[in-house]
Amino acid sequence: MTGLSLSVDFMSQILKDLAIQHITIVLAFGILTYQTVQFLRAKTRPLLPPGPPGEFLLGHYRVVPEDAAFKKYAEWAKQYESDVLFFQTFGTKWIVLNCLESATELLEKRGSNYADRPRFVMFEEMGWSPTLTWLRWGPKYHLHRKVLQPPFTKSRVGQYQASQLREALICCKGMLDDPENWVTAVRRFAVAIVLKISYGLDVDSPDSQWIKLAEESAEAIGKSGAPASSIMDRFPLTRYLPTYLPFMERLRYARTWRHAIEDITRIPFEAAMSSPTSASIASFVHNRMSIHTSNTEQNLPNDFTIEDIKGAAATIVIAGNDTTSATLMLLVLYLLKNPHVQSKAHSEIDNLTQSPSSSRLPTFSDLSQLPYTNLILQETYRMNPLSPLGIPHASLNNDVYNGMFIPKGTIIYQNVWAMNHDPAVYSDPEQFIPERYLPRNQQGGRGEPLPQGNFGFGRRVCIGRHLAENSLLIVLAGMLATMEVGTPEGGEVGEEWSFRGQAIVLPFKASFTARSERMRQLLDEAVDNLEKGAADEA
Ligand code: HEM
Repeated sequence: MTGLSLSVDFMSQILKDLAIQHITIVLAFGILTYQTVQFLRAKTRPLLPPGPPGEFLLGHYRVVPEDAAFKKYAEWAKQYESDVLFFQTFGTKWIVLNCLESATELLEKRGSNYADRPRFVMFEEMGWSPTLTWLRWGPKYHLHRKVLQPPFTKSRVGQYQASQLREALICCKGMLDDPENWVTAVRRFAVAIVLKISYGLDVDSPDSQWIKLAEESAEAIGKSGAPASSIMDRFPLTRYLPTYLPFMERLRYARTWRHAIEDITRIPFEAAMSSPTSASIASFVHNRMSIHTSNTEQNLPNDFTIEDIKGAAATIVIAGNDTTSATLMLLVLYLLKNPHVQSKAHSEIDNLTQSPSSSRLPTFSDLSQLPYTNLILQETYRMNPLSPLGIPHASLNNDVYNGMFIPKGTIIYQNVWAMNHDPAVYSDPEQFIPERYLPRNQQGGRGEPLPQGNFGFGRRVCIGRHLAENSLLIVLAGMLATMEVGTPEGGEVGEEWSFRGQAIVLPFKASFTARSERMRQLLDEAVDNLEKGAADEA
């Protein structure tokens, strides 16, 4: 019996080895033919942007690091004295724009040519439904943008303020009540806002299943690498290779995490469908489903299918929760590390909310009178853009920029990190200095421009930027009014970063102390009242 199983193992190993050899030969032949055709074509066209040399057959596949690629691109931009850099591998071409000037010229002024996205093969493997963020330029994209953009315009995001204020207060109380698990309070805050908008669902406790679902999808996306940079994106046929091959780790990753994307698309949708909306504003899903049902009943066509509704609803939650919570974690980190900034911000908010006879919690109407607090948020964006290379666009036609040829179908990365850390624009770019944006004639002012590009460029610019800004400012104002953020007991913050794909700070330790008994009491009462109100509604 043992001998038989040994020989079966032996034969299957031989077959596996043969399969690997076979695949390798076919791949090498395909790549060689492709590279030869490319080489012959290249002789007759204008010059491509410069860049580091690629490797024989593989091009730049192994040249670009997976970790913190944005820093390497910034170095190359200096080395090759060009802010536009060119790379290619297996026929996929990409350029990286390392300064604001080229990003504005190409993605905004010539935006109609750069509004496409590459195909995200790895994300397809991760099981995404139709998602605005990844959709190629075309009718489906236009339909999704037309449906998703209007509720989030600057003039309309005000409709979500009550829910944002509520969640901001719950978040602040969560940080003070349970400082060890402050990250849960942050995640709860970010998830609760978009879950309500998208599905009309509430996050009712720190143990809510919705927080877990959101954490898993954030984990799946956050470490999946820069979008469109995996071997499957560069060479789509590799998605059919066995996952045990050593260079297929990103396919293994996609398959391992597929459940997280599928769950966050399916489970809240089903929950929303089984509970009628109780919100004063009907949720996105309830709204779209009622249009869908009414069309169906009247025998009218439905351009926006149920799959589209599911995909678009999940887009709001996925694109909107992780980005907001990751930025809030950065805000906590920068406040903790810059006590002088924090105390200046404390004074600013105290001027509004504290008087000798009374104290109160901040509200949305205070935000326009908190210029320094606003600059803290801007400086947080600048210090660490969450998508340091943006979400890639793609060109629809050939173009020439500053004498450099940009072929049709080129993927465009925007090195927002390099733009926001350019020492020619920002003095001491590694330092957290909110005053830098003030005019030179004001104390500490350096007259530097507000950061740009954190929410993307041109036609694909983030639809949720006003919503995100409101969420972040109201929770920041709440924190500043009620607590002091500091280093934890023992002084060990334990700060670590991940630069695979998104640039995020991983959970770290911090202390949260109420600034006064009075403010703590006000916060507790406000949250109690919210909970009573919710119980009465139910
Ligand atoms: C701090 C928070 C956020 C940051 C830093 C952020 C960043 C970005 C970036 C860099 C892009 C790519 C833009 C481009 O390709 O030029 C993007 C796109 C997008 N964002 Fe956000 N985002 C945030 C919050 C949100 C929120 C709250 C929502 C939900 C409403 C949202 C929904 C989207 C969608 C749907 C797209 C795709 C747009 C398209 O491809 O047409 N984002 N975001």
